[in-house]
Amino acid sequence: MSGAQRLDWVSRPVSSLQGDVVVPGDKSVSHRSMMLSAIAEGTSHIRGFLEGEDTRATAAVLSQLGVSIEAPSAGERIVHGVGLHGLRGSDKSLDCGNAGTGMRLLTGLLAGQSFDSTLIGDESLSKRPMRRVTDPLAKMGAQIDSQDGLPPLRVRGGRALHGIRYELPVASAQVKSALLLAGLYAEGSTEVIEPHPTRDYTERMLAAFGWPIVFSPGHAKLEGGHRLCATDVVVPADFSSAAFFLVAASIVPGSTLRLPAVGLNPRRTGLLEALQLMGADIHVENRSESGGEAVGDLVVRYAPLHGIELPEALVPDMIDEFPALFIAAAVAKGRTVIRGAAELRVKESDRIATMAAGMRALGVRIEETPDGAIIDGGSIGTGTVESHGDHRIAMSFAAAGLVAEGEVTIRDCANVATSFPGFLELANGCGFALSTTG
Ligand SMILES: O=C(O)C1=C[C@@H](OP(=O)(O)O)[C@@H](O)[C@H](O)C1
Ligand SMILES: C=C(OP(=O)(O)O)C(=O)O
Repeated sequence: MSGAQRLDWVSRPVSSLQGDVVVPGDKSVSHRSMMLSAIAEGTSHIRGFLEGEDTRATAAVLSQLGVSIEAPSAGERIVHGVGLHGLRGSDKSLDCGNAGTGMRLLTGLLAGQSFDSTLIGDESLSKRPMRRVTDPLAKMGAQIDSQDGLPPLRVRGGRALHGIRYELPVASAQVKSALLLAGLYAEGSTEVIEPHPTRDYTERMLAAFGWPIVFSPGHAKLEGGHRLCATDVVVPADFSSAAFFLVAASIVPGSTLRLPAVGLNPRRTGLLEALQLMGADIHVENRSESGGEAVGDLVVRYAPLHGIELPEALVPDMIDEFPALFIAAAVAKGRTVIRGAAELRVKESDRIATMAAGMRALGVRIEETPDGAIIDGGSIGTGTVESHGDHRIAMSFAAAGLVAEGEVTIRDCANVATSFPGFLELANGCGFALSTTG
């Protein structure tokens, strides 16, 4: 995967950002659309599929398991579903690349198959905790072997699964989704209760594919023994990718950007609220619905930001947007306090530590806490930061460079292709001064 190849970026200060920025398809929706189409009966047409390494890895795993997938054009997939019991085992390992979502959801899906599978990932994914899915799946009757709860995961087939009622210890859409996917193959009902509601794409998409499911924020319940019927999926633009541009235009004086047709599922838009609390000028135009999801154009104009105490209730709704928020806080007047975000420590990198180290290297005053950070806004200096191969860290520091005192060099940016292929070109198209080195 891209992590093997070293790529550094240099981001330079600019005078303003202008224009329309069309960000690629949503990563969460793309993973799920591929998985459900694969085990549905009939042919599903996916439009807006994210051409990122994470979601392509999921598609590659499913073709390895015998699903025929056509890619007539970029962002388009025609998936010939094999039905709930039509996947075929593979002798080779199934490579999820950098994708926590891919590995955790596929673990749930594969726990109900008749064959054994081995799921592997890249260096970063191989360090991410999997007991959060393997423990509850074991309660459902699955057998998944690993060393110390880390990938590779050996998922044993031929187990009779039974439904459980599970209260998630940590808010996680990935864990919830893994259990619901295993629940398709289980006898009886599978019920998931979350401490805070998380993104509900799995629930909504299961319903769209015709599986009876009851769900409300923080709760989902389904029974095994039904069938999925192929359907067409339109993937909205990814709010998490839009996030870098929301922050960038908010901090560069004189900027105005329009981000058309971005997915606005309320479980994803916490950053919008957080930035508005900080004084950002962002509004939504042309609200509509696409593929059952709320979408709208985001219009963002520069506005002076001030620090806030981030309401903890927003954390799950912006779990991937913290690196971007940290940059907004570094520029804002006064102090920003972030709490209740310990999950950031087990993402593609430890995002609290990685952001704190990078911001300190640029002269920003930041204190790390176990579950967040305290950031005293002011100016951003010049220097070199390590992204630790974490796509969201790399793109966040690219935004920081726009208002830095000089150049910001960002090391190890190849993994941006996991979630946002074409970021560099899109960013430069609206006024970033971002170049590659090496
Ligand atoms: O379900 C999903 O698609 C995702 C859930 C979140 O992870 P957690 O479930 O670990 O919070 C998020 O960080 C990830 O990028 C995508
Ligand atoms: C955490 C992320 O993804 P994943 O868990 O799928 O690797 C992310 O995209 O920020």
